[in-house]
Parts: sequence; C-alpha cells; structure tokens
Amino acid sequence: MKITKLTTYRVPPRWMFLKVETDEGVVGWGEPVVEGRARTVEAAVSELSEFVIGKDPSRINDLWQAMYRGGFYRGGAVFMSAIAGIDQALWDIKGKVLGAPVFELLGGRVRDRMKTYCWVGGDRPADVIAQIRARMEHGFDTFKMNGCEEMSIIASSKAVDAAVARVAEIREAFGNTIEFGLDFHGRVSAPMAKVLVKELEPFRPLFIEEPVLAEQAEYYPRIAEQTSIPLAAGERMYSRYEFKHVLERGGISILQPDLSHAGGITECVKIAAMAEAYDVALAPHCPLGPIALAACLHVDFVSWNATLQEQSMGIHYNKGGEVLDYVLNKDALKLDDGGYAKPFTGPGLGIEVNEELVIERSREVADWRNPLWRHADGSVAEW
Ligand SMILES: O=C(O)[C@H](O)[C@@H](O)[C@@H](O)[C@H](O)CO
Ligand SMILES: [Mg+2]
Repeated sequence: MKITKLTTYRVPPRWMFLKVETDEGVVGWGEPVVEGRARTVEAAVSELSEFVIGKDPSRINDLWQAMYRGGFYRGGAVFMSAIAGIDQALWDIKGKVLGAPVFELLGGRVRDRMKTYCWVGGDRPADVIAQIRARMEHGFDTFKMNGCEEMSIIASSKAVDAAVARVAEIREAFGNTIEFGLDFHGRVSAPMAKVLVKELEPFRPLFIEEPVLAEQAEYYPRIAEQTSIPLAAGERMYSRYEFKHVLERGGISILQPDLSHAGGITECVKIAAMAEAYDVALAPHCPLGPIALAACLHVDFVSWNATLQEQSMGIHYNKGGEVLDYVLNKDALKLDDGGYAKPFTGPGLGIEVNEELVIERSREVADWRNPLWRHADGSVAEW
C-alpha cells in the first residue's frame, strides 16, 4: 500500500482535519492544528506531504522518526502538530487495514471506560455555578474553568480575592459532590502563583493547571513544595524531550500532552509511559475536535495512569461548530452518566467522518484567533 494524497480542511470552530488517501482506497483522518495558527500548520503538513506521499503507511514508527529527525530542526508547536495529525491518520489507516480499533493494536484496554470532564465559565470565568448545575443534569461531575482573569505580574489582593471567592462559592454550593480543576492558563506569574496556590489550598481543587507558563517550568517543583494541590501541565510541551525535563525536576502530578500538538499517538503513548514511571497521572489536553478526542481516548484506554480526559463539547471556543457535528457515528463519542467514554468498536480511530460536511464547511471558514489582552496600563496580558 502507498500513500497517495494528503488534504487539509480548515473547519469551524477553529479546527483542521487531515485526510490521508492510499492507492488501495483506505483513508485515514487526523487533526493537525495549533489553535489560531491553522494555516501555518497547514503549510507544515503540505511540506511534510512531499516526503510522506509514496511511502508505505504501515511503517508508522519509521515515518514518525523520519518526519521528526529528517529536517534537522525539530520540535515546537507547529511542526509537532503537523506530525501529530499525520500520525493519527496513519494509525487510523492501520486499524482499518487490520480491522481493529487502535487501542487493540497498542496492546488492548486497561480499563472499561474513561472519565472525561467539561469546561465551564468561559474566558473570564463567570456564571460557573449555573453552568455547573446545567452540566450536572447531563451527568457530569467533573469540571474545569479558568482560575482567574488577567493577572498582573504582581497582582492586587482584590484580584486574588476575586479568584478565591469564585472557588469558595463553588465549594459552598456543591461541597465535594463535584470536582473541578483550575486552569491558570499561563496568566499567573511565578510570584503570584505562590500567593494564589496558598489562598486556594483550603478549597482543594482537583488540580491547578499551568500554574505558571511552560517556559517557567523550573518553578513547578518549588510551587509543589508549598501545596498539596496536584499541579498539571503539558498542553504547551511538544515531545518526550520536553516532558522528560519536567518529570526529572518533579512538581507536576498530572501530565497533559495534547494528542494534536505533541506528535500524535506514537509520541503520546511514550509520554504516558514515561509519566507512569514517575507515578504521574495522564490527562490528555483536548479542547479540539472529534478526531483529536478519539486519538486521546485510544491512548487513555491503553495507559494505566490515564485519569481524566478533557473534551470540548460545550466549551466557550466552539462557536459555529461542535464536536459531534462532523461525526456520522455520533454514538461512538456519546458520554455516559458521569461523563464516561466507552471503548471504540470501529476499526482505526473509530470515527466515521462526515466528509461532505467537512468539505462544505471548509469553504467558508474564518481564521480563528485568540484575543490579545492588555492590562489596564496598556501592556500585553497573558490570555
Ligand atoms: O486547557 C485548555 O483547554 C487550554 O488551556 C485551552 O484553553 C487552550 O489550549 C486554548 O485552546 C488555546 O487556544
Ligand atoms: Mg489549559
């Protein structure tokens, strides 16, 4: 079998799907995208297709190594996302050729179902109580929200109190009938992370995500020293070689590689195993579409240390498109009570893509950009 064509489709809300065709008619789908940089990733996929076209799709490991090492320069969000989408599609093809779900090709399931969580609260966390109540009616009991609004490098006690009051209100309203993670989203500086984590300790959030920016990773062990709240990070790390430093330094209890940013299934299965060796949980990042989510779940089903899966149904970013819109076999991603995903039964990634809708929506798609926030003094604020 030979790869004959790679086609990318940028679709609403802010995703990109990749179709990989072969000379035997077997097709694989992937989701290579960096949110807000879809066209840049599209160019990277196009460059990589020069190498990939004509190759045997079954040789996933060799193709991955050649894509990763073959261009001298390596790593980074754009390049590793391009590789990720191609890798996902190759696993989809392999499963379809062999008639088995990807998790079976990776050694079979370690669990019968996988716990997911959902977002509430939006960019600037608001209205979270009502949104939690609404999602609880659909059986969810685990949530994530932004932990704060813009936060100056040395923020006011008022800004800290606002962040803490929101969490206190959640615990007041729900006790521990629900669990929630707080995403600092890289908005919090190292000095303020120490302050915020200390004030949040009594409310025991399930985890604090990106307590500082990935480029400040040396602070993870220092922040972990001062709190019992598990720290989570990983969405802005792109290969084993970045995660190994974080694992060696310690401080992170939950690794969150993104299956569409960190090299795909081939790389993230290895990252999951590295995390297990350090007794670190796996909670793949996934604010994206159905193909990315399916790739995450296949890794979850074979990773003993997988604990929680992010999924973007109802997330504040999904304007103009939702996860199940592009899926024909919607039941494959139906979440049961408690937000549990069940194992795929179909071959490959187990997602039947609504190609007609993908093509139609790809014709009129706006380029999504995240907002550029500024502090009151006019300086750029982390979004
Ligand atoms: O945890 C999450 O989902 C992420 O922090 C998410 O909010 C960002 O990755 C966003 O998608 C970037 O455009
Ligand atoms: Mg995050």
